[in-house]
Amino acid sequence: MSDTGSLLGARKVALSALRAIRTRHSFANLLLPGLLSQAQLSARDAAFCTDMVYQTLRWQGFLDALIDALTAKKPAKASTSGAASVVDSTKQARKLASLLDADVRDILRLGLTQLLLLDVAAYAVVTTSVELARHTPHAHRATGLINATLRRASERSRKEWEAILTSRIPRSQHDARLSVRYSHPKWIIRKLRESFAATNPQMSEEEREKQLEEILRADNLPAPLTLCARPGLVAPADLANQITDRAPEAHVEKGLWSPYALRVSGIDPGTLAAVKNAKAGVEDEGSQLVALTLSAAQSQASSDNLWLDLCAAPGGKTALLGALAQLKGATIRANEKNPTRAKLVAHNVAALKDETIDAITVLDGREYAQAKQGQFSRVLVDVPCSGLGALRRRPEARWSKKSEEIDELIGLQKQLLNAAIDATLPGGVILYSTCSPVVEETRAVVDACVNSRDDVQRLDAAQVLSTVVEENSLKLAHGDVQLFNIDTDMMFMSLLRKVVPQSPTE
Ligand SMILES: C[S@@+](CC[C@H](N)C(=O)[O-])C[C@H]1O[C@@H](n2cnc3c(N)ncnc32)[C@H](O)[C@@H]1O
Repeated sequence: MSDTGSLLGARKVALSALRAIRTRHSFANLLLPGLLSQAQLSARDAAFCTDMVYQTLRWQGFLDALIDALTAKKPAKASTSGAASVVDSTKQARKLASLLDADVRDILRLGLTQLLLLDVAAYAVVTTSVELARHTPHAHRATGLINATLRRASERSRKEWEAILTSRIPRSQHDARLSVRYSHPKWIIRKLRESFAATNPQMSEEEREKQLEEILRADNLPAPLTLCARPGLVAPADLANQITDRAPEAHVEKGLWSPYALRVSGIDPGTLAAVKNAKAGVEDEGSQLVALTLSAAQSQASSDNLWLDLCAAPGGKTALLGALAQLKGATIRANEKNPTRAKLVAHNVAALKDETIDAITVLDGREYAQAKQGQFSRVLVDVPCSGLGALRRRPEARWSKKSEEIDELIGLQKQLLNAAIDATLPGGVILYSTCSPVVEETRAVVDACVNSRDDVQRLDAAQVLSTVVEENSLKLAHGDVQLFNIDTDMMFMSLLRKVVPQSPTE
């Protein structure tokens, strides 16, 4: 694919990206563009570097299992001097641990990614990886280890290594096998399984396990690039023409469900006029369906002209909801706690008329709703969540997230949903959504709120969604919606209505 010299630059950038993500908890999608432009790589090298980083991060669990297997020493043979062999193996383990410091592991991960996932020729991978290792603190020892490990790894394909690694794990440890095969932490596999079972109780366990593997597999693929042609601002056909005018080789097709979605490839969407002036935006179809469902729900509020997006940034849903509000002559307010992120909302809604988006506030949604009780006919509360339904977009996220973080989020999610209900007019509708399928963050939050107050009822979100999707191939049941379709983020949505108080009969 590449010769060794010309692409060392791409590999150096990839290595420093991995180091920054590991040590400074940077996000790959935010970090890489800056590093790439600083390094002034060609478009081809930049694409190669991005592929290396994303694939290495996604496959880190598998790659580490392979590195551990390839660098493990056989236990020392039993000898007459048992004590000495223990000392030897402890020394060996220490030596190995020092060799395998974090930088060396990153170089090995990158090398294995090139060999097993990107089909780069072994000689190029070994030579450039050894070259990278020359700049590490233990270069003289690290280069030998890297050379030997990568040469051994190159003797088999990823599938063959996968079979070898999983065959060493007892069949009884099913999740440990899945964890290596699909490179996901075990706790995430368990959370996805729980949610899939709660969403598909009618399915056999065997079928559910099969589907779970499809979901895990899809997490390791790049997310499709989807645009939303915001209604009333640009028609999907006009947006498609803009794309093919700008990049005749680009591929454009209609979305699968949202009437405003276009799936595209072969173009940088940031170069399109419609995206620059916010008539269209990059938005996953699952997210589009959230805004469409809230707009299609029946509000029974005394008026339907003031809508709210309580946790709005970066504002993809605000923009679609705002465009739909504008078509109905309604006004939308957006609120976001984080001031930097609130600026992204302002950009996203720039094509709406001033009277449609009358305010973007920067407040804690819980306090905002306190001050604005019972004012809005439609409220979207798209809460901060673990994001386990969008792992494709944040390749490092599966390793940096901890299950304890979910426990911390649940309290905030309940408070924000309660605040959203408080802010709603009697008869108005509330849509609670997450890009996480985790039961504790989704159904359980809504259950707790609905059970703790008598002024709200659950509606059939699936039924409302079925009225807006292009063709009902989403296999929707009834009630809350949990998307598990591998073509969208795994959005959850629950639709509620604020009850109209009964007037006293006497
Ligand atoms: C899932 S994101 C929203 C995504 C957005 N709806 C979109 O589609 O572009 C959740 C947002 O809630 C914000 N947030 C976190 N805590 C908040 C709070 N207490 N009040 C309001 N917003 C909050 C986060 O900063 C984040 O921008």
